[in-house]
Formats: sequence, structure tokens, C-alpha cells
Amino acid sequence: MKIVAVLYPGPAEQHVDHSGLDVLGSTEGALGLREQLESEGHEYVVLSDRDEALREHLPDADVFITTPFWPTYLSGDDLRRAPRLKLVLTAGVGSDHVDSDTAAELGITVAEVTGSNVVSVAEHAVMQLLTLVRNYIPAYQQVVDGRWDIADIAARSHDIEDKTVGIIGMGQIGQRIALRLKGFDVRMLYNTRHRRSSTEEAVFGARFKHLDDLVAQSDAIVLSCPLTSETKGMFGEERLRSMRPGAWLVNIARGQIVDTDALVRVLEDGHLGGYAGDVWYPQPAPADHPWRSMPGHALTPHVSGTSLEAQQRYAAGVQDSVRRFLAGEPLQDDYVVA
Ligand SMILES: NC(=O)C1=CN([C@@H]2O[C@H](COP(=O)(O)OP(=O)(O)OC[C@H]3O[C@@H](n4cnc5c(N)ncnc54)[C@H](O)[C@@H]3O)[C@@H](O)[C@H]2O)C=CC1
Repeated sequence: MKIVAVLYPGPAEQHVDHSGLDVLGSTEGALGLREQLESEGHEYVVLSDRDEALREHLPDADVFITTPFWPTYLSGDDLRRAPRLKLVLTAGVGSDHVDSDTAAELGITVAEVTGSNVVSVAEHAVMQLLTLVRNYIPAYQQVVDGRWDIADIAARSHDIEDKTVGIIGMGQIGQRIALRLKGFDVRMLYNTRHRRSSTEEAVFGARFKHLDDLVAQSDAIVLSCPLTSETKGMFGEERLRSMRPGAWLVNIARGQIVDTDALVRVLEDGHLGGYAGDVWYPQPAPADHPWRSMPGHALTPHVSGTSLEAQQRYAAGVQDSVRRFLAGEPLQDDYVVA
């Protein structure tokens, strides 16, 4: 079998991390699959060049592994050019980079590693929220710049206590965000496709709201829903402007849920207090892209589900799926997307 993995390049510099955990999500770590596959006589191609992967290796691949952190977009046409392809695996969660309708039509299984990096993302979401609310990045920049202007930082710094936080998408990640936020004494609202039971609501400490009400009533909103045709562009200009003036938006889901150009406008004219998370722009962003000049109180970066612990979990999930596939066993049920 030919198994192809497209992963992000290994670290430019070697870091000493005392945990002893490897960067399994990179081309160097190769998801810990190399030994197993090569000892069994399979061909395992690992590369970071996405164009090369699609052009040279997809056409005769049996299994194609991608990761949302370095997404290789697989269109219907790409999938049709791969007659041997049986399985597309996502090392992580969120397979919106794969045309899953066409995959289903062609009998190709699309699977991910459900739950693998949810702790990493939930912790990151809370951090991003606090980073915005406390105006942390400009304060850090002051230290780096050797300045000491407390009023400049204090003028945008708030307590999160007593604020209303709305969570959109109360799944594996949203629930963990809610549980972590409980300790901050916030009022929590949520919206999700299927309302949770009253017992679950009590455990999460969150009240269900219609989307428009949640948006209008929240001081901060966290997006933790998948990118689907329904959520794509969900936060266009009108919805962004229906957020409270000065509100913060954290998007740990996908950049395309928010209209980037509209977001630039609401940040530039000060309607929103700040944005943290994924943004949808050409990579790397051109030098004159508005993001490149956004101040730190308005925009904080996004690399959320990538902790070393998360990488061990999604690598283990990919290893399990590949092993099952090669043994002709069904994949774990809740991993299968299409
Ligand atoms: N930033 C990162 O590193 C990562 C981001 N993600 C993103 O987070 C998303 C959520 O991940 P999980 O919580 O593990 O998935 P999940 O499937 O457990 O939960 C998703 C939740 O979103 C809700 N939802 C779906 N459509 C909705 C809509 N139109 N409006 C409101 N709620 C809606 C669902 O009802 C479900 O409760 C993934 O699909 C992925 O895009 C996931 C992992 C890592």
C-alpha cells in the first residue's frame, strides 16, 4: 500500500522540551508511523509540499493523511484523480478541507481523530479570551520595547468576572471551554444545533440562547462550531455589527466562519474590542494585508490544537486507523466523517 502524509515542516531550530514528547505532527515526527509501515513493506511518503503531494503522490495513493494545521485542500477533482484512494485521514479534528460529498460518492472514507486535541483547543480559547480582555499582548510589547506606560495598557484592560460569554458550538471543545470558564464567575450563554439537557446545562453553567440573542447579549463570543455550508460566513458585517460595542470575538474553529474583510472594518473602526483566532487569508499573508498592521489589542494569533500532548493523541488515533484499515477492520465509529 502507498500511504502519503502531508504535514507541516519540522522545527527550524531544535528545542529542548523536558517532557520528552516529540513533535509527531511534523514531517520529522511523521505521526510515529514510519517504523510500523516500513517494517510491513508499505511505502510511506511524508512531505510538506502540498502541490507536490497532490501532483506526484495522490494519483497512486491508497491512504492520504492531512492535518488541519497545514491543510491540503482535496477538491472533488483531486479525489477523482486518485483511483486507488480508499481512506483520507485527518490528523486532528475538522475535515472541512476535504470535499466529503464527493468522497462519499466515490466510496472513499474520510475520518479524523475525534476528541484528540480538544483540551489543547479549550485551554487555548480561554487563554485567547483572557489575552484580549486583559490587553495582554500590548503589555508584553511594552516590556519588549522598554516602555512603562501603565495607563496606556489599563485603558483597555478589563476583568472577565461578571461578563457575559457566549459559546457557539457546544460540542467536545465548547463544553470544555465552558467548564474551564466556570471558575472565572462569568455569565455563560450557548448556542448549538441540539440543545443540551438541563442536567448538562447545569454542569456547564450555560444557558441556551437563540443565535441572535446570544450575539446581542454577549460581551465576548467564542466560536467552536465546525465550518459547514451553514456556518461559512456566519459572522458577516451585519452580525459583527450586532455584537455589543467593544465586544471580543474568539474563533478557535475556522477562519471562513467570519468574513475577513468585514472583520477588518469592525476592528479598524473600533466596533469590536478585539479578535483572536483563525483568519482566512492567502498564506503567507501579503505584506500589505491589513492583518500585518493590526495592533495587538485587536488581533492575537491562532495555533490552538497543537500542544505536544495533543499531537501524541492524534498520532495515536491515526496509527490506530491506519492499522485497522490495513487489517481490513472497521475504523472507530466516531472518527468517520464521510
Ligand atoms: N483550532 C484548532 O486547532 C482546532 C479547531 N477545531 C475546530 O473546532 C470544531 C469543533 O470541534 P469539536 O468541538 O471537537 O466538534 P464537535 O463535533 O464535538 O462539536 C461541534 C458542535 O458545533 C455544533 N454546531 C454545528 N453546527 C452549528 C451551527 N450552525 N450553529 C451552532 N452550533 C453548531 C454542533 O451541534 C456540535 O455541538 C471542529 O469542527 C474544527 O473546525 C477542532 C480541533 C482543533
